[in-house]
Amino acid sequence: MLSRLTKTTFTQSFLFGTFTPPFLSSVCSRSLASNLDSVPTGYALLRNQFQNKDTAFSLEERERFGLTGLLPTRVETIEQQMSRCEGQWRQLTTDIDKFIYLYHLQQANETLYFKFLLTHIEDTLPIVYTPTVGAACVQYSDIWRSWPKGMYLNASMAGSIRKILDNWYNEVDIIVVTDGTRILGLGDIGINGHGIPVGKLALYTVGAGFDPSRVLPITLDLGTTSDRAGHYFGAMDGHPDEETYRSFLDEFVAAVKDKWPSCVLQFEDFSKDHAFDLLDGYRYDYRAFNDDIQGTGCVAAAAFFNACRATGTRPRDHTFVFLGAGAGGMGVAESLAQLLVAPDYTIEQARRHFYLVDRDGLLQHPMDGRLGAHQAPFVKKLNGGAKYSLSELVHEVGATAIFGLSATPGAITEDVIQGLCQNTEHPVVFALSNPTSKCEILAQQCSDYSHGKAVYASGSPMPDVDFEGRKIPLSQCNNMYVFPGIGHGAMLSGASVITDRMIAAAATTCAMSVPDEQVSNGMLLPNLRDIRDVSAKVAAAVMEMAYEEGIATAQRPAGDLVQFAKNSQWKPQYH
Ligand SMILES: O=C([O-])CC(=O)C(=O)O
Ligand SMILES: [Mg+2]
Repeated sequence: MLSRLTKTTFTQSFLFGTFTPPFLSSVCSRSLASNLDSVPTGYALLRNQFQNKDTAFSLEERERFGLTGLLPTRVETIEQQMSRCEGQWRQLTTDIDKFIYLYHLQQANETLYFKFLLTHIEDTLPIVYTPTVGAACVQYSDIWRSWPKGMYLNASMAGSIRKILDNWYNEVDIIVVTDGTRILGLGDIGINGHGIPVGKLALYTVGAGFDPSRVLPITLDLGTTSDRAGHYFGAMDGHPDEETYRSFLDEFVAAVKDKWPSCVLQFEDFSKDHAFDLLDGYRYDYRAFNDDIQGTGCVAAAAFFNACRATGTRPRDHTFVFLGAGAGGMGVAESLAQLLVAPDYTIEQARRHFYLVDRDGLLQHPMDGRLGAHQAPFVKKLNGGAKYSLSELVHEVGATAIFGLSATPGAITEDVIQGLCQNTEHPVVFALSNPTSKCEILAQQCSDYSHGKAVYASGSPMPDVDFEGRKIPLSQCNNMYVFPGIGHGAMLSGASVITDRMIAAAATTCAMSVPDEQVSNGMLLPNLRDIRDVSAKVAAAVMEMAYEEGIATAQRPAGDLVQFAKNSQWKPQYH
C-alpha cells in the first residue's frame, strides 16, 4: 500500500536532488512484442490493421500469405505509400476532414498511420489530439463510418464485465478509460467522448512507443446529461445512482486486473464528482493513475519550475490565483504546492500561496458543505473575497501567477494581466483549458496585454507569438509530455502501483530535459519533435523510482534505463 511508503515531495526531488536520473552503463533491449503471433492469410490479412502492409507486401509475401491477385501489381515501399498519403493530406482543407482521414488510415494500416504521425508530428497531433479531437468528439456519433477500436461497457453488462473482457482479441499493456462525463473542457458528452481514449492511446504509441495492437480504449457508457439527439450511439437512459455507479466501477477495475494483471490503467476525463474518489479508491491496489489530476499536475509542475528558471524566481516567491477547482485545477494546485515545500516550509504554509476560484467565486470559509476533500486545505479567509472580481482578487492578494483550468474562454482579461504586471516584473500565465475554444486567454493576447513580459503556456497548441518582431515560441503545457513515459516506466518496471514520487520524478525529468538556453527564450517544455526521447527519459526516471521504492516487480534491466526504455519503443516499420 502506498500509504506505507515514504513520500518525497517535489521540492525534495527538485531542489535537494534525492532523485537521481538513471545514467547507467550498458545497453539492453526488450521489445513490446506483439502477441498477434499467428499471421492471418488472404483477405483477413489485408483487413488486419496491425499486420496489413497493403501494396508493400512483396511478391514473395503475396505468394506465401495467399495475397496473390488481391493487390495491385506494383509493389511499393512504405516511403512511396507515405508520399501518396502526403499528397492526399495536402488536399484536405478542414481539420475535421483531416481527423476523419487519419481515422481511416489507422483503421486500414496502423504502421503507415503511425509513420505518418511521427513524420508530421507538428501537423498531425493537433488533429488526432487537442484541439481537433474535441471538435470531433462533439460530433462523434455523426461523423461515424465504422466505430473505432475499443470497448464500450454499459450498465446492462454489470455482473458480466469479466466475461465480456474476454471478447477483446489481444493481450493489453495499457487501457485508457473514460466515462465521458468531463471530456476536455466540453463537459459530459457521454459515449461521444470515446475519441479521447483513442487519441490518448495514439499519443502512447507516438510518444512512448506502445505497441498499437496492445492498447485498449474503453468507454464506460453510463449515460450522459448532454443532448442525445440525432445519431447518438450511447445509452439513452440517464446516469445510474451513486451506488450502482461505484459498484460498476469496482467490478470493472477488478475485472481488468483479473484479465490483464500487468496492464496500466489510466483514468481520463472523469468529472470531479468521481475523479478524486476513484483515484483514491484504486491507486493503492492497482497500477492506475488519473491523467487529469496527476498527469496535468505533473506537466504543470515541470512547466512552472521552468518558468521559475526563466524568470530567476523561486516557486515560493509566487502567489497563485487558480481559475477552476475541478480535477485538473486541484491536481495542478496540489503539485505546485508540493514544489514550495522544503524542510523549513510545510505543505500547509505552501498552500497559503494559493487562491482558488470556482464558478461561485473564491473557495473560502465558510463553504456550507460545498467543498470536496481535496479543496478543503486550500480555502481562505478573505474579507469580502466572494465579491471580488478576478482582477480585484489579483490586486488584493498580490498574485504573480494565474492558472486557468475553468473551461471559461476569455476569463483572463486584459485587466487581469495588467494587474499581474503591477505585482511582478514577469507574471506567469498558464491557460490550460482544452480545446482552444475553451482557453482562458490566447498566447498572443497575453503577450500584447503584458507587453511581452508574461511567461505563458497553454494546454492546446497555438501559433508562436510575435512581439515587436521578436518570435516567442509557444509552450504547450499538456500532459502528453509525461503520461506516455509514466505509463511506459510503470509497465517496464512492473510497478505494483504508481506513486507520487514516480510522478514527481517524471516532472523533474520533463523539466530538466529543456536546456537552459531554450528556457531563457520562454520555452518551458520540450520540443514536440523530441517527444520520444523525452518519454524515454521520463520512463527511465519512473522506473528508477519504482526500484528505489521497492515496488517494481520486473527485474531491473542491466545498463542504462533510458536506453532500455528507448529500445523498448515500438517503431512503425513493416515486418
Ligand atoms: O487531453 C488533453 O489535451 C489534456 C487533458 O487531459 C484534458 O484537457 O483533459
Ligand atoms: Mg484529460
